[in-house]
Amino acid sequence: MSKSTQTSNIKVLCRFRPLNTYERQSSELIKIEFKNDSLTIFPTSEYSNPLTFTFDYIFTSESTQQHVYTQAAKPIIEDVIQGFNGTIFAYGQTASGKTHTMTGHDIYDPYTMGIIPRMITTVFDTIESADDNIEFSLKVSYCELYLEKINDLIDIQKKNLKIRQDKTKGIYIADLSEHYVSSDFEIYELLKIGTENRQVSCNKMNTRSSRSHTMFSLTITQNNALDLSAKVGRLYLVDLAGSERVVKTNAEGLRLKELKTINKSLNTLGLVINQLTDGKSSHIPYRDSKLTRILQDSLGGNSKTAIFVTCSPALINEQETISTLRFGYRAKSIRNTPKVNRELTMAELKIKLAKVEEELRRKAMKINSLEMVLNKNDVVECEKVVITEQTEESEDLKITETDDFLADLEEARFKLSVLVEDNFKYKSTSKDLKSNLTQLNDDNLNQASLISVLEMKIISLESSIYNKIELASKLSIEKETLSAKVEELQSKILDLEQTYNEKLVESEKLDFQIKMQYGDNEILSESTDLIDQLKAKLINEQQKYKKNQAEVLNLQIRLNQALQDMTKGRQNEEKDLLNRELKARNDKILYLENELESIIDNHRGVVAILTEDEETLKIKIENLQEILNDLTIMHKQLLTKQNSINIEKQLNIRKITKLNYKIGSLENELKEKKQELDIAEAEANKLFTDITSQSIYNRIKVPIKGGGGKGLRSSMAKSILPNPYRVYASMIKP
Ligand SMILES: Nc1ncnc2c1ncn2[C@@H]1O[C@H](COP(=O)(O)OP(=O)(O)OP(=O)(O)O)[C@@H](O)[C@H]1O
Repeated sequence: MSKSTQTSNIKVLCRFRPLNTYERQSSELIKIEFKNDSLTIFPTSEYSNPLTFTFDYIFTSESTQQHVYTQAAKPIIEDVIQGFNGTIFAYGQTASGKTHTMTGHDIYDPYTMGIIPRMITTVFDTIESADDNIEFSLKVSYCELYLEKINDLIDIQKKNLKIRQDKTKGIYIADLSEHYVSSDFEIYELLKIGTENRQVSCNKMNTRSSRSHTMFSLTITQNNALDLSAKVGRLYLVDLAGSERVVKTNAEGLRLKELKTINKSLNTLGLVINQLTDGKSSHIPYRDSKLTRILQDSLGGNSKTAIFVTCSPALINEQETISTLRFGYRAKSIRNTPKVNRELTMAELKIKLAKVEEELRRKAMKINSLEMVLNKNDVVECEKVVITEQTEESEDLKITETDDFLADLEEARFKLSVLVEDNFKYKSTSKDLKSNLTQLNDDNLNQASLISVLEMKIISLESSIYNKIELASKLSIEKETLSAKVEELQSKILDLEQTYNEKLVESEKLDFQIKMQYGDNEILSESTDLIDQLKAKLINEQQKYKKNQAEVLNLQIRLNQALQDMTKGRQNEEKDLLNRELKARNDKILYLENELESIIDNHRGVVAILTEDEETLKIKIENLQEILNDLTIMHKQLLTKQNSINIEKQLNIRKITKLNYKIGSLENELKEKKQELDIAEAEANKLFTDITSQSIYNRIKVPIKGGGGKGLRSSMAKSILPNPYRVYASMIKP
């Protein structure tokens, strides 16, 4: 490592942009006088005196991008190629032209491209013209500081990264992805990806206002194949978010939070610069914000630094422009101690070690001879010792040099051991990774078999569910049939009940008729009595008839006798009279006989009706009762069956719900497993991609040999197509 402790001032470049459309409509120009490296502002306030500021260079609104680059940025990249750390950052009000200066409107447009793409071109131009014994390797990283969180802009999965400090690396961002590149085209692509991923928003002054500070870094390592020396230059390109006055913006919510965070970090940057330049402060508050912590080496540390202060020329932004100029003016006096990051190669160390060993051998011999002189106490030899003492001073000087060298050697040895240790660690990490990969593969297989088992389970569950559903549908059909039957039976019962009721009504009617005809049973018994009476009367009448017959017979006999006794005339009269009397009596008998017969018939009919209807009704009622009983039993059975069906249905529903739940949980499990598998696969793929891609493109050094001015660059650029980052970009974009 070089022991050079030369200090140099930070370079401050001031750049004014032209008025933008909004300013042209609403504002005049600030009154400024430009004179070489200084400018004088005549503030509008009548009490303010003219303010003069001097910078390393002032770019007016007419300055081209190429001019800005050649004048201000090119020297820095040239230093970086020499092995220095270099930083360029842009500070200024929002929309003052920071991004325009750093990146430019279009990185592929030779007129509008900013200093970053131009620096990259210079690097590759240098490589092309470098000695072909020099081997270059380039790596790139790109991150942003948004709301006090550091996020990777290329590998956007990497968020909230931590700042670390290391003896050899200095301040760095842990876990930030670093991409080895072999052509300017690859760097442009990474730059493009990162720029697209940057946090921007629209404000009154800028439609794409950066809401984060970004840091693009390029590390250039060179190994000389001849003398085996090596040097490392690191370039940091920082595009700060623009300061904005809260009152001017009316910002709220997230925009206000962003604004406050940006202003806070820029204030800390101002404070750090103040304390670095006031010559009094012993403590510099780098740790007060992540921005100042990241920039620690660039401000007052090991770096060649240039700051662009970008300004608006519009009168409406006068205050902001003055405060930006004050910031730049103060920063101008910061002193850095840049040194070449050069490491001794093994060959150099070996040569130096041989020299030291030779030196030691020589010194040992001298000590021996001195000891011998002292032992002999020889005057002549003592004189020689005096001479030797005189030469010792120069020897001491040599020893001091040697001590320095030994310290260097010790440091180098230490570094070598660290490197060996690191190498060992990397090897074991790679071994771990490999075993992890195998483990992951095994896990994948296990997961796959688990998934197939789960799938089988799901299939069997699905079929059992299907069976259950079929059973449920069968049961529901059966239930419907049974319900129809029950309904049918119920309607039959109703019909029977109706018939029964009708019969009842009929029977009642009949009863009533009977009652009406014969009164009630008493009437019936009365009629029987009447019949008996009639019978008796009939018998009586029969008896009377018999008596009459006997009387008639007797009269006939008497008549015959009278006839025999009387004369013919008298006998006929008496005969006619007797005949008429006989006829009347015969008619009466016939009438009585008819009446008797009809009474008897009626009686028989009533008795028949009564006996017949009563029995039929009884039978019918009994039948109905039986049917009713049967139906009630059947109804009860049906109800029980329906209940059991309902219970079964409930059970089935519960079972189905359980099954659904089980299926759901199985599906979830499956999903989780699939997700796990996906993650595992993604990890495995990532690991695989990392391993393979590292080996091909971006994680392992891609040595680029110096072209020796042979103009190999165009063919080299062609050889990298198709570009892996196009694929990578499409993979990582959200
Ligand atoms: N020197 C210039 N010449 C021409 N146009 C410019 C110049 N500087 C800036 N602009 C234009 O002004 C607009 C704002 O510029 P830019 O985005 O670079 O501002 P910024 O300082 O980065 O803003 P913010 O802090 O809000 O991100 C852009 O459209 C840009 O092209």
